[in-house]
Amino acid sequence: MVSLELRELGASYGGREVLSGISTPRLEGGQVVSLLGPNGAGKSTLFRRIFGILKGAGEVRVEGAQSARPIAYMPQDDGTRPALSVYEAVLLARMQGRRLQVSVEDHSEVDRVIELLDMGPLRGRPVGDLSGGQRQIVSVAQALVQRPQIVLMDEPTSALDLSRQIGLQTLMRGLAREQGLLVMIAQHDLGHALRFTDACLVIAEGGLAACGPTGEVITPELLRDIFEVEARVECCSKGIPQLMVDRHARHS
Ligand SMILES: Nc1ncnc2c1ncn2[C@@H]1O[C@H](COP(=O)(O)OP(=O)(O)OP(=O)(O)O)[C@@H](O)[C@H]1O
Repeated sequence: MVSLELRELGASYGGREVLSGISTPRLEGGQVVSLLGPNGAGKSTLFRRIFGILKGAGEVRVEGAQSARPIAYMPQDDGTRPALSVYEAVLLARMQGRRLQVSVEDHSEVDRVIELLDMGPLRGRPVGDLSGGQRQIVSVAQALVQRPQIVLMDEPTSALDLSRQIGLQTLMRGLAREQGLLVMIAQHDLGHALRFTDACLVIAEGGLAACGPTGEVITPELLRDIFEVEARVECCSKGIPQLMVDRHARHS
């Protein structure tokens, strides 16, 4: 089983330190981990640092990797060329880091992911013609087609309708359970975090403010101190944890 551990991780932009001293326990495959924190806290920066496109202090320790590229990263803003068709965009993501000789397996992997994400009707459409939500699903496909063991998803449901938000969160949890993937999702929806993710990391003021099982970490105190809302978690009649927000912590 794959695992990821962060040791004293730091990151800077042009000499300005954004993150420092981020250490985690070993995060095992088979689970979904939320990355939470206010705007500008450093969630995307932490993903860039883990993925290796941003250098900095500390160590990203991956164990149990079965390939040279076990991590896939779905950024918040995808840089896909708009003229490519959806099929081509997903195929190109599949070919990352390899010479451009497309195999039968590459094509069937693209077909598999397109079917998995219900993207059949989009496959021939230019990426530039798609809606924001449709483009976001293409980005998910571009990450999954790489068959990663660890997938870092930066706000993957922010542009999706409610049905697709729930569908994608459910799908990712299923993939984690069935295939031993470690899924990390940066998100602002704490309700989704509570409902769908096993553990969470909370980033604030350039460091790790909390880390542990999501239901234990998201307390009224944390919601007030980090997210500036008076709120609590209650289970509904179906036993699903729900975030109940009473009011803003400062503006009444
Ligand atoms: N390319 C960059 N160059 C310089 N500073 C950057 C760059 N990208 C991000 N920052 C800064 O780093 C800090 C963390 O930004 P980051 O995008 O990681 O936050 P975030 O938690 O993902 O925010 P959000 O929830 O708004 O997406 C912010 O102060 C931001 O202004």
